[in-house]
Amino acid sequence: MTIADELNHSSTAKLSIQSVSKLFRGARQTVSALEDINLQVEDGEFVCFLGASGCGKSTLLNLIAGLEKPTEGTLQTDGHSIDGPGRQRMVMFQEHALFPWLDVMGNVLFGLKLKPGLTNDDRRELAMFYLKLVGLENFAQANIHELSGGMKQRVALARALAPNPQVLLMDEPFAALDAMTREQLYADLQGIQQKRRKTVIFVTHNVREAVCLGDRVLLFTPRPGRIRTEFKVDLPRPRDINDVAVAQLARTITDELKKLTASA
Ligand SMILES: Nc1ncnc2c1ncn2[C@@H]1O[C@H](COP(=O)(O)OP(=O)(O)OP(=O)(O)O)[C@@H](O)[C@H]1O
Repeated sequence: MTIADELNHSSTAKLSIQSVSKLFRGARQTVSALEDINLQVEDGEFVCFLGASGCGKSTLLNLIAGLEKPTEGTLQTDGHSIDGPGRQRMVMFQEHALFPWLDVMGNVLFGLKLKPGLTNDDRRELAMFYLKLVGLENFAQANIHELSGGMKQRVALARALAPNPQVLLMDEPFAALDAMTREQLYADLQGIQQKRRKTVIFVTHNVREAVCLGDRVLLFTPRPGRIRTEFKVDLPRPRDINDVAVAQLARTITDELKKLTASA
Protein backbone atom coordinates (compact mmCIF):
# COMPACT_ATOMS: atom_id res chain seq x y z
CA MET A 1 0.00 0.00 0.00
CA THR A 2 1.18 3.54 -0.73
CA ILE A 3 0.97 6.37 1.78
CA ALA A 4 -2.02 7.78 -0.17
CA ASP A 5 -3.84 4.43 0.15
CA GLU A 6 -2.99 4.34 3.83
CA LEU A 7 -4.38 7.82 4.44
CA ASN A 8 -7.50 7.43 2.30
CA HIS A 9 -8.54 3.92 3.14
CA SER A 10 -9.33 2.53 6.58
CA SER A 11 -9.18 -1.28 6.62
CA THR A 12 -11.82 -3.29 8.38
CA ALA A 13 -12.98 -6.92 8.36
CA LYS A 14 -15.77 -9.27 9.29
CA LEU A 15 -15.12 -11.43 12.31
CA SER A 16 -16.48 -14.93 12.58
CA ILE A 17 -16.27 -17.05 15.73
CA GLN A 18 -17.62 -20.59 15.59
CA SER A 19 -18.15 -23.07 18.44
CA VAL A 20 -15.24 -21.68 20.43
CA SER A 21 -14.41 -23.09 23.85
CA LYS A 22 -11.41 -22.35 26.03
CA LEU A 23 -10.23 -24.43 28.97
CA PHE A 24 -7.37 -23.37 31.23
CA ARG A 25 -5.87 -26.55 32.65
CA GLY A 26 -4.02 -26.03 35.93
CA ALA A 27 -2.33 -28.51 38.26
CA ARG A 28 -5.28 -28.48 40.67
CA GLN A 29 -8.23 -27.41 38.57
CA THR A 30 -9.48 -26.78 35.06
CA VAL A 31 -11.34 -23.55 34.34
CA SER A 32 -13.88 -23.44 31.55
CA ALA A 33 -13.27 -19.81 30.60
CA LEU A 34 -15.48 -19.98 27.48
CA GLU A 35 -17.97 -22.53 26.21
CA ASP A 36 -19.56 -22.76 22.78
CA ILE A 37 -19.14 -19.16 21.68
CA ASN A 38 -20.69 -18.29 18.32
CA LEU A 39 -20.44 -14.74 17.09
CA GLN A 40 -20.51 -12.86 13.80
CA VAL A 41 -19.31 -9.26 13.79
CA GLU A 42 -19.92 -7.14 10.70
CA ASP A 43 -17.37 -4.96 8.93
CA GLY A 44 -16.99 -1.76 10.93
CA GLU A 45 -19.31 -2.86 13.71
CA PHE A 46 -18.60 -1.72 17.29
CA VAL A 47 -19.40 -4.58 19.68
CA CYS A 48 -19.14 -4.33 23.46
CA PHE A 49 -18.54 -7.34 25.75
CA LEU A 50 -20.21 -6.81 29.10
CA GLY A 51 -20.38 -9.00 32.19
CA ALA A 52 -19.16 -9.64 35.71
CA SER A 53 -15.55 -10.42 36.50
CA GLY A 54 -14.35 -13.82 35.32
CA CYS A 55 -16.96 -14.46 32.61
CA GLY A 56 -14.39 -14.76 29.83
CA LYS A 57 -14.53 -11.35 28.14
CA SER A 58 -10.76 -10.81 28.12
CA THR A 59 -10.17 -14.44 27.17
CA LEU A 60 -12.33 -14.01 24.07
CA LEU A 61 -10.58 -10.75 23.22
CA ASN A 62 -7.20 -12.50 23.59
CA LEU A 63 -8.37 -15.33 21.32
CA ILE A 64 -9.38 -12.78 18.66
CA ALA A 65 -6.01 -11.05 19.11
CA GLY A 66 -4.31 -14.41 18.54
CA LEU A 67 -2.61 -14.20 21.96
CA GLU A 68 -4.38 -17.40 23.08
CA LYS A 69 -5.52 -20.46 21.14
CA PRO A 70 -9.02 -21.93 21.47
CA THR A 71 -9.41 -25.42 22.95
CA GLU A 72 -12.13 -26.00 20.37
CA GLY A 73 -13.64 -24.06 17.49
CA THR A 74 -12.46 -21.53 14.93
CA LEU A 75 -11.91 -17.78 14.71
CA GLN A 76 -11.63 -15.99 11.37
CA THR A 77 -11.37 -12.49 9.92
CA ASP A 78 -12.75 -12.23 6.38
CA GLY A 79 -12.47 -16.02 6.06
CA HIS A 80 -8.81 -16.19 7.21
CA SER A 81 -8.04 -18.27 10.28
CA ILE A 82 -6.62 -16.40 13.25
CA ASP A 83 -3.60 -18.39 14.36
CA GLY A 84 -1.39 -15.84 16.07
CA PRO A 85 -1.03 -12.13 16.73
CA GLY A 86 -0.81 -9.87 13.69
CA ARG A 87 -0.92 -6.22 12.78
CA GLN A 88 -4.45 -6.62 11.34
CA ARG A 89 -5.69 -6.99 14.93
CA MET A 90 -4.32 -4.40 17.34
CA VAL A 91 -4.99 -4.46 21.08
CA MET A 92 -5.32 -1.53 23.45
CA PHE A 93 -5.24 -2.32 27.18
CA GLN A 94 -6.31 -0.53 30.35
CA GLU A 95 -2.71 0.32 31.16
CA HIS A 96 -1.31 2.32 28.35
CA ALA A 97 1.68 -0.03 27.90
CA LEU A 98 3.63 2.78 26.27
CA PHE A 99 7.41 2.81 26.03
CA PRO A 100 8.60 5.46 28.50
CA TRP A 101 12.01 5.72 26.82
CA LEU A 102 10.40 6.87 23.54
CA ASP A 103 8.61 10.18 23.04
CA VAL A 104 5.00 10.36 21.79
CA MET A 105 6.02 10.25 18.11
CA GLY A 106 8.41 7.36 18.82
CA ASN A 107 5.62 5.35 20.42
CA VAL A 108 3.30 5.79 17.43
CA LEU A 109 6.15 5.09 14.99
CA PHE A 110 6.83 1.86 16.85
CA GLY A 111 3.46 0.51 15.70
CA LEU A 112 4.49 1.28 12.10
CA LYS A 113 7.90 -0.37 12.27
CA LEU A 114 6.82 -3.59 10.66
CA LYS A 115 4.62 -2.00 8.03
CA PRO A 116 6.19 -2.83 4.66
CA GLY A 117 6.47 -0.57 1.62
CA LEU A 118 6.80 2.73 3.46
CA THR A 119 9.75 5.12 3.72
CA ASN A 120 10.70 6.67 7.06
CA ASP A 121 9.14 9.95 5.89
CA ASP A 122 5.91 8.09 5.07
CA ARG A 123 5.89 6.59 8.54
CA ARG A 124 6.33 10.00 10.16
CA GLU A 125 3.54 11.44 8.02
CA LEU A 126 1.25 8.57 9.02
CA ALA A 127 2.16 8.87 12.70
CA MET A 128 1.38 12.59 12.56
CA PHE A 129 -1.94 11.87 10.84
CA TYR A 130 -2.96 9.61 13.75
CA LEU A 131 -1.65 12.00 16.40
CA LYS A 132 -3.88 14.68 14.83
CA LEU A 133 -6.80 12.26 14.82
CA VAL A 134 -6.48 11.79 18.59
CA GLY A 135 -5.83 15.51 19.20
CA LEU A 136 -2.14 15.25 20.15
CA GLU A 137 -0.44 16.86 17.16
CA ASN A 138 1.23 19.42 19.44
CA PHE A 139 2.67 16.74 21.72
CA ALA A 140 4.67 14.69 19.23
CA GLN A 141 7.95 15.43 21.01
CA ALA A 142 6.58 15.17 24.56
CA ASN A 143 7.88 12.57 26.98
CA ILE A 144 5.40 9.95 28.12
CA HIS A 145 5.80 10.85 31.81
CA GLU A 146 4.73 14.44 31.04
CA LEU A 147 1.29 13.30 29.86
CA SER A 148 -1.97 12.89 31.80
CA GLY A 149 -3.68 9.47 31.94
CA GLY A 150 -6.14 10.51 29.24
CA MET A 151 -3.35 11.72 26.96
CA LYS A 152 -1.48 8.45 27.45
CA GLN A 153 -4.56 6.52 26.35
CA ARG A 154 -4.80 8.78 23.29
CA VAL A 155 -1.21 7.90 22.41
CA ALA A 156 -2.04 4.21 22.90
CA LEU A 157 -5.05 4.64 20.60
CA ALA A 158 -2.96 6.40 17.92
CA ARG A 159 -0.36 3.63 18.17
CA ALA A 160 -3.02 0.93 17.80
CA LEU A 161 -4.67 2.69 14.83
CA ALA A 162 -1.48 3.64 12.99
CA PRO A 163 -0.82 0.25 11.31
CA ASN A 164 -4.39 0.53 9.89
CA PRO A 165 -5.59 -2.76 11.46
CA GLN A 166 -8.86 -4.34 10.36
CA VAL A 167 -9.88 -5.00 13.94
CA LEU A 168 -9.30 -2.89 17.04
CA LEU A 169 -9.47 -4.77 20.34
CA MET A 170 -9.96 -2.60 23.42
CA ASP A 171 -9.79 -4.17 26.89
CA GLU A 172 -11.28 -1.72 29.41
CA PRO A 173 -9.23 1.09 27.88
CA PHE A 174 -10.79 3.90 29.92
CA ALA A 175 -11.37 2.11 33.24
CA ALA A 176 -8.50 3.84 35.04
CA LEU A 177 -9.47 7.38 33.96
CA ASP A 178 -11.56 9.96 35.81
CA ALA A 179 -15.18 10.49 34.70
CA MET A 180 -14.60 13.78 32.87
CA THR A 181 -11.65 12.49 30.88
CA ARG A 182 -13.64 9.38 30.01
CA GLU A 183 -16.57 11.43 28.73
CA GLN A 184 -14.27 13.39 26.45
CA LEU A 185 -12.79 10.14 25.14
CA TYR A 186 -16.26 8.69 24.44
CA ALA A 187 -16.98 11.69 22.23
CA ASP A 188 -13.58 11.51 20.55
CA LEU A 189 -13.73 7.76 19.98
CA GLN A 190 -17.13 8.09 18.28
CA GLY A 191 -15.70 10.85 16.06
CA ILE A 192 -12.67 8.72 15.20
CA GLN A 193 -14.88 5.72 14.43
CA GLN A 194 -16.88 7.89 12.05
CA LYS A 195 -13.70 8.94 10.21
CA ARG A 196 -11.68 5.70 10.37
CA ARG A 197 -14.25 2.95 10.71
CA LYS A 198 -12.89 -0.25 12.26
CA THR A 199 -14.38 -3.46 13.47
CA VAL A 200 -14.12 -2.86 17.22
CA ILE A 201 -14.39 -5.25 20.17
CA PHE A 202 -14.62 -3.30 23.41
CA VAL A 203 -14.52 -5.03 26.81
CA THR A 204 -16.08 -3.18 29.73
CA HIS A 205 -17.83 -3.53 33.09
CA ASN A 206 -19.54 -0.19 32.60
CA VAL A 207 -23.05 -0.61 31.17
CA ARG A 208 -23.54 3.04 30.24
CA GLU A 209 -20.17 3.11 28.50
CA ALA A 210 -21.23 0.07 26.46
CA VAL A 211 -24.53 1.71 25.45
CA CYS A 212 -22.82 5.01 24.65
CA LEU A 213 -20.26 3.40 22.34
CA GLY A 214 -21.62 0.10 21.02
CA ASP A 215 -23.69 -0.82 17.98
CA ARG A 216 -24.33 -4.02 19.90
CA VAL A 217 -23.83 -5.06 23.52
CA LEU A 218 -23.26 -8.75 24.35
CA LEU A 219 -23.93 -10.00 27.87
CA PHE A 220 -21.63 -12.71 29.27
CA THR A 221 -22.16 -14.99 32.26
CA PRO A 222 -19.44 -16.96 34.09
CA ARG A 223 -18.57 -20.61 34.84
CA PRO A 224 -18.51 -21.50 32.02
CA GLY A 225 -18.14 -18.19 30.19
CA ARG A 226 -20.98 -17.81 27.71
CA ILE A 227 -22.65 -15.12 25.64
CA ARG A 228 -26.19 -15.24 26.99
CA THR A 229 -27.98 -12.44 25.18
CA GLU A 230 -27.44 -9.29 23.18
CA PHE A 231 -28.89 -5.82 22.78
CA LYS A 232 -28.77 -3.80 19.57
CA VAL A 233 -28.24 -0.10 20.31
CA ASP A 234 -30.21 1.89 17.76
CA LEU A 235 -29.78 5.31 19.38
CA PRO A 236 -28.59 8.15 17.14
CA ARG A 237 -24.90 9.15 17.19
CA PRO A 238 -22.96 10.87 18.52
CA ARG A 239 -24.24 9.66 21.88
CA ASP A 240 -23.76 11.36 25.20
CA ILE A 241 -23.30 9.10 28.20
CA ASN A 242 -25.59 11.41 30.23
CA ASP A 243 -28.40 11.22 27.69
CA VAL A 244 -31.73 9.95 29.08
CA ALA A 245 -32.12 7.32 26.34
CA VAL A 246 -28.62 5.97 27.07
CA ALA A 247 -29.43 5.80 30.79
CA GLN A 248 -32.76 4.05 30.12
CA LEU A 249 -31.27 1.34 27.93
CA ALA A 250 -28.40 0.93 30.42
CA ARG A 251 -31.00 0.36 33.13
CA THR A 252 -32.75 -2.34 31.09
CA ILE A 253 -29.41 -4.05 30.36
CA THR A 254 -28.34 -3.87 34.02
CA ASP A 255 -31.61 -5.53 35.10
CA GLU A 256 -31.09 -8.29 32.51
CA LEU A 257 -27.49 -8.79 33.57
CA LYS A 258 -28.54 -9.15 37.22
CA LYS A 259 -31.16 -11.74 36.26
CA LEU A 260 -28.68 -13.70 34.13
CA THR A 261 -25.96 -13.59 36.79
CA ALA A 262 -28.41 -14.73 39.49
CA SER A 263 -29.54 -17.71 37.37
CA ALA A 264 -26.02 -18.63 36.16
N1 LIG B 1 -4.05 -17.72 31.83
C1 LIG B 1 -5.01 -18.21 32.59
N2 LIG B 1 -4.81 -19.36 33.33
C2 LIG B 1 -5.79 -19.88 34.09
N3 LIG B 1 -7.02 -19.35 34.19
C3 LIG B 1 -7.28 -18.23 33.50
C4 LIG B 1 -6.30 -17.60 32.67
N4 LIG B 1 -6.86 -16.50 32.09
C5 LIG B 1 -8.12 -16.45 32.55
N5 LIG B 1 -8.38 -17.47 33.39
C6 LIG B 1 -9.67 -17.78 34.06
O1 LIG B 1 -10.67 -17.79 33.06
C7 LIG B 1 -11.86 -17.17 33.54
C8 LIG B 1 -12.20 -16.00 32.61
O2 LIG B 1 -11.24 -14.98 32.80
P1 LIG B 1 -11.27 -13.59 31.99
O3 LIG B 1 -10.11 -12.78 32.44
O4 LIG B 1 -11.40 -13.87 30.55
O5 LIG B 1 -12.63 -12.95 32.51
P2 LIG B 1 -13.14 -11.45 32.36
O6 LIG B 1 -14.60 -11.53 32.11
O7 LIG B 1 -12.34 -10.72 31.36
O8 LIG B 1 -12.86 -10.88 33.80
P3 LIG B 1 -12.48 -9.37 34.24
O9 LIG B 1 -13.70 -8.57 33.92
O10 LIG B 1 -12.22 -9.48 35.70
O11 LIG B 1 -11.29 -8.96 33.45
C9 LIG B 1 -11.58 -16.75 34.97
O12 LIG B 1 -12.07 -17.75 35.83
C10 LIG B 1 -10.07 -16.68 35.03
O13 LIG B 1 -9.60 -16.96 36.34
